[in-house]
Amino acid sequence: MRLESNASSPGPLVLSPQALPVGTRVERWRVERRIGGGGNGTVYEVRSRPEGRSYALKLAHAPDDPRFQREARTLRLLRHPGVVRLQATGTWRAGATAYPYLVMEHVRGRTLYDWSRARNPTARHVASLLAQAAWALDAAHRRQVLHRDFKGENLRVEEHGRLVVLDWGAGWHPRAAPITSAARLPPGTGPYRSPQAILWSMRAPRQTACSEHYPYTVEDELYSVGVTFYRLVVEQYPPLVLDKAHAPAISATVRALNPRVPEPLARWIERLLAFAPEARPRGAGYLAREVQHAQAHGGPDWDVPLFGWYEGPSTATRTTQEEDPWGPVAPGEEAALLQARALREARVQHHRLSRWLRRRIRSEVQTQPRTEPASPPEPRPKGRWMRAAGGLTLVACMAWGLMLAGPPHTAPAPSQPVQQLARPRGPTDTGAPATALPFSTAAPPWPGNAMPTTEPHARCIPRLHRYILAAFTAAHLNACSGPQVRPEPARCPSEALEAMSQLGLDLRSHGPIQFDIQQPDDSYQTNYSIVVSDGPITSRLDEPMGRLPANTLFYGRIWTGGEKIQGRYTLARTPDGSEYPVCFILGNETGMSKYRGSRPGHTRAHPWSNAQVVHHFP
Ligand SMILES: Nc1ncnc2c1ncn2[C@@H]1O[C@H](COP(=O)(O)OP(=O)(O)OP(=O)(O)O)[C@@H](O)[C@H]1O
Repeated sequence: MRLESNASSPGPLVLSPQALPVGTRVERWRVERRIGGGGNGTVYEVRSRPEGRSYALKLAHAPDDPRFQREARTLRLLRHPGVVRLQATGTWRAGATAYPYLVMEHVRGRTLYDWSRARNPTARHVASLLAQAAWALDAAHRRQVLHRDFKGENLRVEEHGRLVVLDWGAGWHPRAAPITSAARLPPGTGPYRSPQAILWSMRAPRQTACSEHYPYTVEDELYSVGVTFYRLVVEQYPPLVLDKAHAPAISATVRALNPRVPEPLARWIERLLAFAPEARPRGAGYLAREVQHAQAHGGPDWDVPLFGWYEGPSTATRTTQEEDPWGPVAPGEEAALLQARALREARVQHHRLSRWLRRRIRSEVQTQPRTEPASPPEPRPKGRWMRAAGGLTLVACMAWGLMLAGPPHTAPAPSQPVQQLARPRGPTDTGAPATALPFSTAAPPWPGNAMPTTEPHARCIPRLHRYILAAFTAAHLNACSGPQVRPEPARCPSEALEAMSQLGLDLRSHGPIQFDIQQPDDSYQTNYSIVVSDGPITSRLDEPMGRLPANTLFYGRIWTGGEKIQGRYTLARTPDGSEYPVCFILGNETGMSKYRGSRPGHTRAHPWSNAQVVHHFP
């Protein structure tokens, strides 16, 4: 619990909306417990007075947050058993400050991935959930509402198998008030974005005006359904394919990773993840009907649990083999409920997939912009020959870097090299004519996705500069870096310092990160280590830090040659697509511990770590 008070003039204590104590009255609602918190609000279980019924109350973190009114408007349009029901709205006053809140039905149960981990579903269960999710989206799409942040964390599954779609805060409909945001992609979560959205964001700075926003469609939403259910059945994110020619056979991959997934279910997931939007199902209702049909005709293989059961601690667990800063993990805790694959098998599988991904697929991670912090200026070589040699080396490095980056159509240039602190004010969508739901991305049909911003104007970095920066970065990161135990100390560039100060980050700021988003993020529960090697890394922030929300991605690089793993992050990308130059280190000043059994090029580490703000890379 956090209470805020003014130390210099002792006055009444002011409660923080993020930590209301049990018993707090929010108008006619009494707080029973905190359920969880997101980027914009904290959700409490409350009881109504005088009836005493249980509800979920989502309280805004920011005073007068307009997103809450927007979410309420969206929810009022929807009445469906698969969509969380809005009960009431109101404003909670803390001193002179007013925080909006929503009161919703209290959906019990667990989020989708947690539920799967606890219950070890069969294919029939999964198909039932897929159909329920599709019906809920179909109901929304019929009202011209798009969720835009569909993912397992926003789905709850109740005890008896009812699925409910939560968190419509990023939702859109023709009369939705515009979201104030600097981002040109709509709100959403990285791995759930469609190839079209990613490609658009990569090309946008070159091809479109700075004020344009990605026209999110039903097909984008269906793609995120595919990502969700792919992850549910194989416990990994699918490869992001940015080039139709390299699209892998998803259903074969699904069945290779988890042979217990029946072929028809794997094929539905494949269709949802089709590269071409027109190859995805014709709509959510169509998907729901077809999946129900397949489920009804499924044989006995549809009733087998999709995963092996947890077999208790083994020599593969950290409990008996490993020590790390997180301390020991209780062996076999909740073993009866824990669904897990055999640990060794899981490790082998996902390493195999990671290798395959790195070789075959140019994923978002591999094509993201990466910047190195500005190094202290090198002493200038004296004399004409020295200068000429230096120039030639730089050109060679750039050429080599460009070669490694590949041709533009397979490895597009970064969407925004670094500077995205300031954004243009986009057109508002109020008053835009209501349009039928689009099924093609060819003609951007919804001007309504434009999101005006209160932030200053963005700098669209000229194309040539972007190429040069990309080339130099690639050269610097890839071509010219010999084997290094740890990088040279470097100061944090001034634009990163400025960005971090605007984000409310200072030297005390640090937070938990999922170390490598290419590897499944349930590894903390299933208790195994991951293997990493020198080079680019993308980590995920697990809790909000300053103004960076949970699920912000950190892009950087790691060095594994020393006693500990060293890592630096120089770019943060929030779930709504905004990018900020930053300076974070992995772990602490000394780095991150390695696990025993590490060897050169094969460093084993904990799947979770910590990122910490620095003003100077040690
Ligand atoms: N109506 C509800 N009933 C039960 N739990 C809920 C309800 N609404 C939200 N929750 C839970 O509360 C937690 C926080 O929800 P919220 O929607 O604010 O966060 P989020 O989805 O993590 O964040 P963000 O809004 O930044 O995406 C989540 O665990 C969510 O499952």
